[in-house]
Amino acid sequence: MAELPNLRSLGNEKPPPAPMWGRASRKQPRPILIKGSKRNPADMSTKGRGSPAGVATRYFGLYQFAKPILILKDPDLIKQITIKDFNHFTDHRTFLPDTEQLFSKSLFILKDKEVVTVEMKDIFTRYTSDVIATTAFGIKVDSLAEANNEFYLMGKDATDFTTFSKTMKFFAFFMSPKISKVLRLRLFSNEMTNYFRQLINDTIKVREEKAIVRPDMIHLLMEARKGNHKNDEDGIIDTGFATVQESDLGNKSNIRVREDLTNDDITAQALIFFLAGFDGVATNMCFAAYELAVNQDVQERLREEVYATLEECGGKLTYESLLKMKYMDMVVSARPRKTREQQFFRWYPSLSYPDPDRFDPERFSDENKANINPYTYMPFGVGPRNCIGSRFALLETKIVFFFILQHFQIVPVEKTQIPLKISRKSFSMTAANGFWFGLKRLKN
Ligand code: HEM
Repeated sequence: MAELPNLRSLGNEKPPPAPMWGRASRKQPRPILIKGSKRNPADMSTKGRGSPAGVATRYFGLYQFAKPILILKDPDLIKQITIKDFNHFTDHRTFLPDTEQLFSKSLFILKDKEVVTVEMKDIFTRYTSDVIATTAFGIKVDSLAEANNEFYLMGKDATDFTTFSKTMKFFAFFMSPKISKVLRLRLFSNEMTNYFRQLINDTIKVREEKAIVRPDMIHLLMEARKGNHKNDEDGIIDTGFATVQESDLGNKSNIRVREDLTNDDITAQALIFFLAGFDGVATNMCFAAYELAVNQDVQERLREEVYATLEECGGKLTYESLLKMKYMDMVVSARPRKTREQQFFRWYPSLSYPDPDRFDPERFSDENKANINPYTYMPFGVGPRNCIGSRFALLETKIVFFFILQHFQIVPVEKTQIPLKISRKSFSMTAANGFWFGLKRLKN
């Protein structure tokens, strides 16, 4: 027995009129039919429920005193509601008063929470790890479903610079690479490097043996090794304001066949994704989530663009339609200055335009962005040694917010720290008390 749900999910526009149970109803009981029901009338008795003889009902309604109740009869509907559409029918009926304190805490009474509180850094690092797994290492991993999968744990360990020993080693490398070499200091364990090396070796072997082609970085590097790789010179579309133009060095005339590219070289390139694109991209997403949580007007406007884009592309997001989203680009371009990694690389400020701490997507509107001096806005660096992953990082950021905003509202909760406090313990930029937000499921 289920409490009367929103019947739209059953494909029926009108709620069924209800026969009586308990108090007298003013409505006349009428048979309830679902379009296309081809059930054998003999399978389901409708007797005594207000249906004419011989007409099968898949469900019917009644009143339990003032409460409308829906009774399901069709096993397929029961399966649909209890299993497939569980997300819409999560709760048991409430019949114990709140005063029954112990019972009201029991599993039976537990209600689907409107808002779930999540630590977004954990969620985003799992997401960026899965993205690296598929694009750089050529394997499929689901780190949200399999929380302790080896790939994620290895990557997390490799990029965890919160431990004292790693922080000290990092400083040692910075202060004196020569002494670090003499002392044979290493940031990455043998176990970790061997794990990734083995992964790449196995993948390349299987692909060569079975002639598997998968559009990912391993494929591109294997092609480069055969001298088949071509640079994308045509058809490059605008990938967003913040992206940097990769250097031309290595393109065109000076391209050469890299048959000397070893499996270890390929592993090293894949590992770059971990070092540069795992924690950093996730952190960037966390700061963006924070800004969206505390600037609900920006979030709402972005969600409207998400819905409009979905409508435009018939419900299935495409690469081109994602990149056409102007407001999305404005929001992800408006990176808070806190995420200034490149001071670490090159010692110049990444954002030095006026009032850089103010989160203001309007700065990046078509009318305003021309006013930005390019050398005051360098989230991905400048010159030939700029970031090779800017398109990649922005793309995965846009994708994640597209789908989050389609289904959820990001809201501040009790644990959200406003304003955010930056951790002093970690070498890499992160929030002192985590990035806690509420995700409120939208009814769409
Ligand atoms: C939000 C994410 C990211 C930010 C903010 C970022 C930022 C930067 C910055 C500031 C530099 C130094 C540029 C310079 O010295 O002028 C850099 C270099 C680099 N980044 Fe990124 N990056 C991000 C994501 C990625 C990703 C996903 C990859 C993976 C492919 C990546 C790969 C690299 C590499 C390989 C370099 C060194 C390039 C060279 O020395 O030629 N980055 N990045």
